[in-house]
Amino acid sequence: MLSVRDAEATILNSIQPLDNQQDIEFVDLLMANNRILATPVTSSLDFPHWDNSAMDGYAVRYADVQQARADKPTVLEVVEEIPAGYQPQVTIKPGQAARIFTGAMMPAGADTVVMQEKTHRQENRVFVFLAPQPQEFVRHKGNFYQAGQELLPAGIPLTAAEIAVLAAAQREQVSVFRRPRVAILSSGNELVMPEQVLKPGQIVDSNQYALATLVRELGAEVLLLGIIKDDPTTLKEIIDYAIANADIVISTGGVSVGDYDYIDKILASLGGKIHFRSVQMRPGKPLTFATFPNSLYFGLPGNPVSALVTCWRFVQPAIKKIAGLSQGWESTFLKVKSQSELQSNGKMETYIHGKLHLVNGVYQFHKNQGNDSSGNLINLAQTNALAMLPMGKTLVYPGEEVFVLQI
Ligand SMILES: Nc1nc2c(c(=O)[nH]1)N[C@H]1C(S)=C(S)[C@@H](COP(=O)(O)OP(=O)(O)OC[C@H]3O[C@@H](n4cnc5c(N)ncnc54)[C@H](O)[C@@H]3O)O[C@H]1N2
Ligand code: MOO
Ligand SMILES: [Mg+2]
Repeated sequence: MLSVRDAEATILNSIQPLDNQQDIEFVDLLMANNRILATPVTSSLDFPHWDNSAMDGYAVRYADVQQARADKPTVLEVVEEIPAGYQPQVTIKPGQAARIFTGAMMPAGADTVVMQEKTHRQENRVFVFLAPQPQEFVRHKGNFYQAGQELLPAGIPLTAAEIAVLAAAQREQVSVFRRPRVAILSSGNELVMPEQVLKPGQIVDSNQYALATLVRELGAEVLLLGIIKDDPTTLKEIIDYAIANADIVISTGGVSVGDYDYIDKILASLGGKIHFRSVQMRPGKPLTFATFPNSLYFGLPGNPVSALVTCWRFVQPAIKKIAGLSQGWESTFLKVKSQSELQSNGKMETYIHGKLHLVNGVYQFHKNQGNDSSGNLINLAQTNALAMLPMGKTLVYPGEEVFVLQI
């Protein structure tokens, strides 16, 4: 049986990310939130676009004011007023200054700004009480960014800061990777939709809801294929359709050793390359991963906790990688103190669902209180982290440090 680490490596190594030529679309800037940039962005503008003032005050020639002191102020003639958005008309000559405001263009001749608080104004004269540093409070053209250099690299998610940068670079639209398409299906004769009256033996297909929600949160497009009976012919037809229409297919159920567990055989009969059928992990031991020429297949276990935990651990990084992110797709673990006692049989890498709390700025992990059977969906609610006990580790004492996967 494969270790979790090897299973993760197998999955990530078999992923061909979306193509930066074919798999792109152009979206308006305000619709680009959380999309992934497909093409590096450059700008033909310098930032700042021109020398400008960082303060409300006076634009001066440094040479004029370098001797200024509180008891011996320098007096300058104010020859122009320059608000932001105005192009200065006058060149500042020795003995002169311009009234200037934050963000306004520096006038020719001036090289330094004296902040208002260090001056006193009397009609067209300004008294400067303190010698500034040379070039103080001037934001120089091109100091933040020079035209033609890379402004944003491809493969990054677009959030508020990047979208502001794109707006400043006058991009109305941006080229992003299309959303990966993820097909989701649930297999099982016992499954019904939430609105149906339950007959004996039936349960609601909650996995479909869990997975669709998680996949959408990850920015992918969901193709919901619904509930499929444990009938090999129907299952094969639907899976064939799914692999032809999605980048990733996720099914739940039917991957263990029961008489109605058909998924692996169907994948093989459709020509899929089955990389593994189980992982040394609890929950989630029965887990099938297969590849087809244009899609990946995750056969997740049916138990609701196992389905979500394996999706967090394996499908989440796969979606991030396929989506075009240039880095940061792997699962990341934080080392935190566990407040609960955590147990494992030591034979499998064990994932225990719970919550990370911030206490005085430090994270603590608390195991969820209820029964932690992999069939108990109810105890999953409000989970935001999974504590991981490596193989061989049977007990974590309260107060002991543990690695936690933040989800
Ligand atoms: N003899 C063995 N039996 C089982 C083993 C084993 O190693 N040997 N492994 C157990 C483990 S661990 C798991 S996990 C499950 C995996 O089973 P399957 O993936 O084949 O899933 P099913 O048999 O179809 O269902 C299992 C369980 O989950 C419920 N389920 C299924 N689909 C959904 C859904 N969409 N929404 C909510 N709940 C669902 C289903 O009713 C079953 O209770 O196998 C163990 N058995
Ligand atoms: O591993 Mo199963 O996935 O424990 O219930
Ligand atoms: Mg089964």
